[in-house]
Amino acid sequence: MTEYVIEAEGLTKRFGDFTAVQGLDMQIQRGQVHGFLGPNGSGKTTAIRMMCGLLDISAGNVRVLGLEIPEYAEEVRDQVGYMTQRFSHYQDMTVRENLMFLADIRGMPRKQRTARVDEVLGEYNLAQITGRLAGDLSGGQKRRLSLAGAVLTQPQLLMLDEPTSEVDPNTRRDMWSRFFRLAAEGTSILVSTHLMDEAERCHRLTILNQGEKVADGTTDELKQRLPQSVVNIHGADVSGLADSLSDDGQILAATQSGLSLRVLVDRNVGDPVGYVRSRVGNQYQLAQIEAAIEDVFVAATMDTSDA
Ligand SMILES: Nc1ncnc2c1ncn2[C@@H]1O[C@H](COP(=O)(O)OP(=O)(O)OP(=O)(O)O)[C@@H](O)[C@H]1O
Repeated sequence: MTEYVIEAEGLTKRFGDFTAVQGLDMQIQRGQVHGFLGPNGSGKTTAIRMMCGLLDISAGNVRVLGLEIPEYAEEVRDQVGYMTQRFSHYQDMTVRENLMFLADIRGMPRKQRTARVDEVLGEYNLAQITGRLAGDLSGGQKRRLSLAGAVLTQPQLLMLDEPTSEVDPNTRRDMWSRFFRLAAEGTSILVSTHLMDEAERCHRLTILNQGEKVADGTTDELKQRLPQSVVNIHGADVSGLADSLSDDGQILAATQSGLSLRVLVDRNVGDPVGYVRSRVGNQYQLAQIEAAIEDVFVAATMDTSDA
């Protein structure tokens, strides 16, 4: 068995003149939860669809579970559990019917189907609504059904495209516990997210910006490599400061959170707190704080808009 469940080199996707993913190198280790981050339109879904064997590759190579795409795209599609960003189940079939149908087309032996479907219905908190039409489910219930569908055949590799969008905080926490349980049992998971607390929990992260990889590594590595120091400004009225600080060549970003402002100051500045103090005056409390993945994300994806 290979150590990596996904090995992509120079993975590229062009739609006409537009390049959605450019030269992506990416490796995902077996048994890890690997987070995929990037602003809207940065190419995460496009990359996932190529790695699932669902979208033609314009250039580059990708091996999934040791299988080269496109030669073995069909085998990859059969072996990977893919949870799409958009709901892809049949709206006019019930929750149970959808899962039974999926078990059938996934080639699950008839004898196992009912037991396995019952199992995932229970695990994903769908047992109370097995007879409800998929089209009538709430957003969070649809996400749970999609996730149940992705894990139905117990694939070695899951690719989850924003699995927790629209789910409530308890379900979200529950889903992440499941991801880690699955990973501990040997399942590898690529999961895209816009939520920084989810990103913080991943074993490794890859960050895309405008189709290109701009950072990857463990969360600790990414924080250590951040080319800025983080200074927290606390005070009654920090809202007006963000704009006035943004015209500074040494300050990359200033982001407000409640009564605080997180300021990213170039590492070359020897005394970042003193530097920010010189810009804002004495009426605020200032402290240098540890970098968070949110800071890494902001620094890696500055000056970008939806492509
Ligand atoms: N079939 C297509 N034809 C043309 N452009 C496309 C097509 N599919 C995706 N794109 C474009 O490729 C870019 C990347 O889209 P993609 O959905 O991969 O981004 P994403 O990172 O998943 O975004 P989000 O976080 O909003 O889900 C976008 O600009 C999108 O409009």
